Amino acid sequence: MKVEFSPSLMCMDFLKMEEQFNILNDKVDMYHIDIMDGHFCKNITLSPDLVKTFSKVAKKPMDVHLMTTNPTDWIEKVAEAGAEYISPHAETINGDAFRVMNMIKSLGCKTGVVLNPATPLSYVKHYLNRIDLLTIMTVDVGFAGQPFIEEMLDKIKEAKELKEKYGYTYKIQIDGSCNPKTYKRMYDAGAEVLIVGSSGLFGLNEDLNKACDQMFEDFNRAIAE
Ligand SMILES: O=C(CO)[C@@H](O)[C@H](O)[C@H](O)COP(=O)(O)O
Ligand SMILES: [Co+2]
Repeated sequence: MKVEFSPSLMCMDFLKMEEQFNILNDKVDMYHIDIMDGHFCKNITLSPDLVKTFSKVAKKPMDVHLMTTNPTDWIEKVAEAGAEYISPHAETINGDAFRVMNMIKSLGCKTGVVLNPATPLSYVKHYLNRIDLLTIMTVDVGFAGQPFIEEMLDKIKEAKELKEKYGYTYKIQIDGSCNPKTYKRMYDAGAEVLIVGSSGLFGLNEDLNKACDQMFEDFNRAIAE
């Protein structure tokens, strides 16, 4: 099974933004963009305006991870800015999940949903059939560089089992601490897209070309073990 890589852009070096996109465009499959509102989680990171700036240089689809209490305030803005996937948190859309999924589709985007580590998969079971990208958080939201929560491996396995059993079409994406220490366990459990941030990519080498080569080497070595 081919695994896709999606760099988490909040971890990039913003002093070298365009240069970093030029390197990543040929090597990775997607881009992951964290938008936080300082309310749903205790941090503030990227923004719809930055998604628009990224769209001028990004040659791979952008997935926007909305860590915001009111995702419907942001969905149109990030769609206009060029997002291909829009991924709100399940915890923020329980009252209007079906309307939100329809809204994302009507804007021409693909539907995503993200689960906090403490949220079970059963919480989204009634709309799993409408989702293109299912993101399982393996750290609590808000920050890069946190330790992997290994209890999440069972959730990844369950997502894979349900996908096979019911023929769902979502991709299983993992967000948080995807790196050489976790690649094999995530891969064996059923991960299909790995979000690589500080520990898997940007923190490996000052030279992003070398960091990328190292990331693929690390992954291939890990899964061959
Ligand atoms: O949504 C988030 C955090 O709320 C993530 O996308 C992080 O940007 C990513 O986890 C960083 O990667 P690591 O530092 O964990 O390797
Ligand atoms: Co994220």
